[in-house]
Amino acid sequence: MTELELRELRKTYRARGRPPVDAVRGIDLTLRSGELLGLLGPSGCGKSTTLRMIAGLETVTGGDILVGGSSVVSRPAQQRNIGVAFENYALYPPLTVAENLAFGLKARKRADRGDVARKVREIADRVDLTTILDAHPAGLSSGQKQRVSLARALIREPDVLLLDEPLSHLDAAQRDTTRRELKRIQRDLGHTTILVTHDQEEALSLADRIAVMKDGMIQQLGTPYEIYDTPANVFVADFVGEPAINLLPAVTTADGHARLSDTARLALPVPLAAGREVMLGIRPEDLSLAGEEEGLPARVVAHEPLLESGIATVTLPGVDNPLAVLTAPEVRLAHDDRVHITADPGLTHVFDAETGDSLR
Ligand SMILES: Nc1ncnc2c1ncn2[C@@H]1O[C@H](COP(=O)(O)OP(=O)(O)OP(=O)(O)O)[C@@H](O)[C@H]1O
Repeated sequence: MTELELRELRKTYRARGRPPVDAVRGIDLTLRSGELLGLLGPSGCGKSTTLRMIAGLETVTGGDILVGGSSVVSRPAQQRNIGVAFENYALYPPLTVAENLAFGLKARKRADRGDVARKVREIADRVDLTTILDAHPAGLSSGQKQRVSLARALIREPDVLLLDEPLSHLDAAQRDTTRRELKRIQRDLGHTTILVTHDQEEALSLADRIAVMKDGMIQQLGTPYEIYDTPANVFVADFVGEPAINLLPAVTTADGHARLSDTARLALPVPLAAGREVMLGIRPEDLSLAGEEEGLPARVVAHEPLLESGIATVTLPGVDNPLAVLTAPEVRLAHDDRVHITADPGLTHVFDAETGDSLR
């Protein structure tokens, strides 16, 4: 069980004739021993670069990486004792599953044959590979390849485990099963783990804490609930949540409201000085259909009735952005229907229009 710490970690890619790329711009992060941290962000935000620097597959431009309190930046990858399960599996096609697993151990040190065989059996049992130990990678399903890749990372008994988009090549059914297995294995073995993903569902369901990244920087670090319930800025609010949060430009009024248009106003969650330009964020599940007296008049553009709930798209008079509203399963709406909607001020987010930072 080991703590992992990143201090002011930076990476600038420099290639002759091309402008430098600041892929990672000063990351500070401490993982508690046994913690599973999800590194979540859109393509190009620097997730893989961070992972590769920790693994020792990429040099660092600045900062430090500490495993169990000791700096590892000057050590080559083989001497870091960090297990990586890659997105593309990186298995050796001519070798069987058992040989792929053993390869990791043998490459590391001259291991005793009996010892290697025992370790292969142990890990195969843990990760449910016993029946396919003699198969070759080409004959395996994506889920099985994923488990072999994970087992190969685990067999070295690493101090830190790095998982690169572990579920991205799996279909929906396999993803659910593998996600549960991954969580169980990580809990049982207690590895300090970073899981890199662009899939919010994967991060929200697996991680103890999530670091949301954008442009090489961490935007917010917190538990899945903190990230979802109190997003630090517009980017995090918009990136996490499905269907996405409704974002509405507004101007604050003297009586504690935000004006969306000449006729549409919503109560603010916090007192703010009048005349301030803000961005309101309201999740579709925090909007509801209401009676005529209480709500804002709206017009239905479309309604998707789903099994457990529906999603109505509505417009408010004078407001450009359409709003998504989660509806109860029994609700039936048609294009052009007139409805009224309300928002609970306690669940409304308010951000500075210019910086995007939360004002709560
Ligand atoms: N070897 C490289 N040389 C130059 N630029 C690179 C190199 N590798 C990555 N980059 C750039 O660094 C930035 C971060 O890339 P990185 O792959 O770390 O992001 P990512 O969040 O993992 O994205 P993805 O999910 O698409 O892999 C991007 O702008 C990318 O184009």
